Amino acid sequence: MAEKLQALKQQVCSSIDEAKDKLHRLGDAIWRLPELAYEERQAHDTLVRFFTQEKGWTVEAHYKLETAFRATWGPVGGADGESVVHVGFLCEYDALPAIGHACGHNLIAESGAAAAVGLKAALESGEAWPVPVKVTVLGTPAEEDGGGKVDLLREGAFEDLDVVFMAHPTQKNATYLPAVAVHSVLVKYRGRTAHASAYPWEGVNALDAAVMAYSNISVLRQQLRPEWRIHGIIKHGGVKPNIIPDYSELEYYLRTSSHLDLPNIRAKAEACFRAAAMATGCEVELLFQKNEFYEVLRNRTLEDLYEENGKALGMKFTTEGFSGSTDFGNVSHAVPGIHPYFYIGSEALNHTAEYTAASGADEAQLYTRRTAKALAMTALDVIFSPGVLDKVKQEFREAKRREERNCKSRNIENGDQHQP
Ligand SMILES: NCCCC(=O)N[C@@H](CCCN)C(=O)O
Repeated sequence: MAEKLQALKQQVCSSIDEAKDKLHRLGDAIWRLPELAYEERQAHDTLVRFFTQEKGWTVEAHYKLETAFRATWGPVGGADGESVVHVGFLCEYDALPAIGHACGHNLIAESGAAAAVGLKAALESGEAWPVPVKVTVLGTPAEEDGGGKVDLLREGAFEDLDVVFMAHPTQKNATYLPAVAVHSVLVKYRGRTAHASAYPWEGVNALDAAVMAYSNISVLRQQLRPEWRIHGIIKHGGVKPNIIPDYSELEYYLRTSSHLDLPNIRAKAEACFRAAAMATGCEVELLFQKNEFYEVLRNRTLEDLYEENGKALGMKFTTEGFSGSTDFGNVSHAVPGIHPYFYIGSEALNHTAEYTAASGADEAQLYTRRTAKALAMTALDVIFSPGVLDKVKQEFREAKRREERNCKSRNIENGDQHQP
């Protein structure tokens, strides 16, 4: 069995390399037309067309969301009565305002598609295998803003998957980097205009409220846990210096190491926003994003297999680096999975114009294909190595039980303490 698995892994690699031109065209088409969260219509169409043109995939466009899709192959093979092993690969393809694909989501889409195509080709090339296998590619929009994976989870899109894989471009290869929970909020202040020189006392200043809110949050930071973050911008602060602003708007991201702490940081931030309204006489409206993102629930069994496969392909791994948030975190609390990071040939930092250039550069292609190979090889380990899938699921169950215990102890804690 070990020799067969090794042969299949080699087949994955050669299949992905054989497909390199069409995979490059796929990723490049997405990179050239950056689209924002929930507006990724061209990227959706490009990916749907790609899988429609590939033989054997059942493709569902506009899958539960306008710009989501699902492509499935199988179940194929295996003996009657054996339960299906269903692996999923996720594609992201939303860009950032003004700076395009500065987080390399075009390469997330390309690597997810490449891994799925490579796995299918390997399975089709070899002899029969012991268990029926199903491969699903899920196009999951709006990671940067809104959280398409959370919407898809709510709609049951992940229900019958055994494991999920995706990978995210950054400065180094890492099987895991701390991804924290996040919830975003839009804050709107409404006051009253007046001539700022002739009779300022008649105005109610919404910009003052925004500035006070910003300052309240800035001092709150001293009392936050070191791994928590609150950061934001003033999106609107007035139109003319001699018109007291009657409207201001801020957007904030609230981040905690566990999603169980989001209610705590939300309450602290809300107190800051409401205090600014009270002090200025403004009305305040708080609009929390419909989806909060969870921290990633790790699966070290999958991480270790991915690292072993990556090292066999020449990857060097780090444990240092990038700590943002991702809606993959919510997925990892529902299905065992990994969200590793990969080097793309550039030291540029994510969310910069330099990274936009790097994610569209030819040099990124070799690293993207290598990552896709490692993802598909890890899927083969899950399918063919006896006991691996059971170990993955056992670890997931234990992590969920720990989380339930944490949740109960926090509820007891919060019940006893005065809410902030
Ligand atoms: N997955 C790596 C981080 C990608 C990223 O930058 N995500 C955003 C998500 C913001 C959600 N409101 C982030 O700022 O962490």
